[in-house]
Amino acid sequence: MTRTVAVLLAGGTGRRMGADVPKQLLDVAGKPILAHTLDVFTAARSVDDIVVLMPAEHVDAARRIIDHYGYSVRHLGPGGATRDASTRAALGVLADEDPDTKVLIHDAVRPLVTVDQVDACAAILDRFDAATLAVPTTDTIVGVSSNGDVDLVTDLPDRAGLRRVQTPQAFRLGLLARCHEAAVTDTGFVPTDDCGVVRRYAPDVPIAVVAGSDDNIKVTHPQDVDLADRLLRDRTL
Ligand SMILES: Nc1ccn([C@@H]2O[C@H](COP(=O)(O)OP(=O)(O)OP(=O)(O)O)[C@@H](O)[C@H]2O)c(=O)n1
Ligand SMILES: C[C@](O)(CO)[C@H](O)COP(=O)(O)O
Repeated sequence: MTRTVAVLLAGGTGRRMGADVPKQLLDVAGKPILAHTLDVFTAARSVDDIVVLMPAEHVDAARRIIDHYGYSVRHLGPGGATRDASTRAALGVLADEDPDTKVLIHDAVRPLVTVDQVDACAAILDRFDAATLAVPTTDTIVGVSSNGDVDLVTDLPDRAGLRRVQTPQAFRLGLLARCHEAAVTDTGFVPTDDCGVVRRYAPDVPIAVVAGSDDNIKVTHPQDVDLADRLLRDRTL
């Protein structure tokens, strides 16, 4: 039976949040954001193992959270200096696994992901080797280019064909590892997500879209904390 490993990327420092600790450690709706996210992945029937990456100096804090709530975590360790380096740290942990293993890469600071979304991302890998959660955009999106002190609109893509990408992103382990291995020496390439890495190094591999939700916010800026608090208090797993 193919196993499914969830990778919770929590290796960031939360520069945009500007808090004293990385935002994944902030208490929101009664417990740390990391704990809310672990609740979801612990409840998801499709998930066999959980891997958590933290900034090296905050691994102990995450260990205390995991022990306090009694989560079963296969590996907790340091991530990397960038998001993609943290993904690669996880891939190092999984180096001896079957290449068919399903890997769900998730921003630990998206605590409002649902169990059904996690399970749907794992399930779609029975039909595709790569997938991402995404939502339609209700705003019009434009392309711009800089014209000195002001940006000018240069492109108006049809928004029916656009999606806002969320996580989890789901991949067969062999595919993801191969693409990240190629990306590591590509110094000019700064990926913002793992789908970007796969798209660049395996452009022929279709990436399926799984329906996300507007509630699945990435807690990024200080104003996101109140919204996350409200949404987390209202949710049932
Ligand atoms: N070196 C890094 C950088 C980011 N992440 C994780 O990737 C997700 C991306 O969210 P983001 O908002 O970019 O997190 P930060 O990098 O912490 O935020 P900022 O960019 O504001 O510093 C987060 O769960 C974050 O912890 C990671 O695992 N390792
Ligand atoms: C992975 C991601 O959450 C998809 O929307 C996003 O690209 C992360 O961006 P960030 O700037 O690293 O927060």
